[in-house]
Amino acid sequence: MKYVIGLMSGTSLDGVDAALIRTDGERIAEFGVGETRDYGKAERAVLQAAVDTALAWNFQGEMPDFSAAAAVLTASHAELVEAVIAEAGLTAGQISLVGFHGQTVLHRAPAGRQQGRTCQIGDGQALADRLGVDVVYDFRSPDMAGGGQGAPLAPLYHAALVAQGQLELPLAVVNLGGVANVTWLAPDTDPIAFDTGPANGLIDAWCQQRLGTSHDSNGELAARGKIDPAALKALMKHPFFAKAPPKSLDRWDFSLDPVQHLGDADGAATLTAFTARTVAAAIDQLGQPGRILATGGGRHNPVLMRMMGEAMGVRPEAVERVGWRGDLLEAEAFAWLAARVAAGLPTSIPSTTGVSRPTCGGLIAHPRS
Ligand SMILES: Nc1ncnc2c1ncn2[C@@H]1O[C@H](COP(=O)(O)OP(=O)(O)OP(=O)(O)O)[C@@H](O)[C@H]1O
Ligand SMILES: CC(=O)N[C@H]1[C@@H]2OC[C@@H](O2)[C@@H](O)[C@@H]1O[C@H](C)C(=O)O
Repeated sequence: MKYVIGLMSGTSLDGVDAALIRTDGERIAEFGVGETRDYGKAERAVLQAAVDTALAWNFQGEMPDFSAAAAVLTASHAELVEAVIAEAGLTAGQISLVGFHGQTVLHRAPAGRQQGRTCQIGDGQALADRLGVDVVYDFRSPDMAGGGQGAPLAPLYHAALVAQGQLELPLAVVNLGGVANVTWLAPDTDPIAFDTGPANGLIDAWCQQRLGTSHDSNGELAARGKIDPAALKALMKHPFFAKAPPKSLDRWDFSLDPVQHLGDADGAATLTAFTARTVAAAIDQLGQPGRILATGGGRHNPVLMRMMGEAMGVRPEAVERVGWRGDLLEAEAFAWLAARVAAGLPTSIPSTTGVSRPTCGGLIAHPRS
């Protein structure tokens, strides 16, 4: 069992999470120190500018130069890893691997026979050099090269946690980040996973646009509003929902246009209902779970959790109820996935991403002395 640190900077651009675990890429022997480092205003602006540049590029023509943003991102990740190592009372020499997801700035799912493309910025080699530790990065490209969606990748980690905890099946894990994704676990079948639609991404954009705040803290704005049925219907018309899984999303695939005519609170209520109903519709396609576990920042939003319960007929429970760490789960996942890459084990399978065969994804950067 090795000490591995996983790093995740999610689509919300709110910060980077790091988690230390001890694992062989199969079992998790220890859940160690976890830390979050929020991005400062300047860092967030640099990352948002990289996302805007990527959206304008859209994989057409020459790749823009993301090196300045990648350097900022890599430095913030390195600082956090150093803090985690110190807090754990370890030295860098005791860490076998770092799993470095990077920042997704653009994601285009496969369309028909056309392979998908995804872009995570971050400099794996520079991180390995600075830390003196092997770094696994670029987790999504091999899956896409094999015809997969490149996402979601946390589902095999969810399955490992559920197996290790001997939790009763069927069970669904819903990740409520910028985008929402579900992992469906039932007896005697492979895990099924896909993105279900926006989670907090549109709500965050709405709050930024209307109030200049980063998110709807505790759903307070949505709680004061009324769901607008016509706007909700318009949101649900997006062609993504008619597609069968496997499927994945870019954080910016949806627009606020259908709610622009609404007041602040009604817009927030409608967008929150949109997330709740699209998660519920996805789970409904899969079966009736005994339990729905919610992870990611959206589980802190009581209005979203209530609306999900109403839409699904089963109240979602925060993953803390089964002893998992909802703010660190994705970082832990990328630590575990890094250990799998080092061991040559699959990080995605056909039922989680649509990849043609179980695939081990990621590149390993060794420190240059
Ligand atoms: N107390 C809260 N009330 C309401 N929403 C919250 C609260 N805390 C966090 N959130 C929401 O959670 C979001 C962050 O969630 P998380 O860190 O899981 O996203 P991410 O990892 O960036 O996304 P992804 O999983 O899509 O990559 C915030 O942007 C905010 O919308
Ligand atoms: C391309 C990309 O970065 N996708 C993220 C995003 O955020 C949530 C959802 O969309 C999921 O598909 C994925 O992240 C998680 C960590 C995953 O791969 O499991």
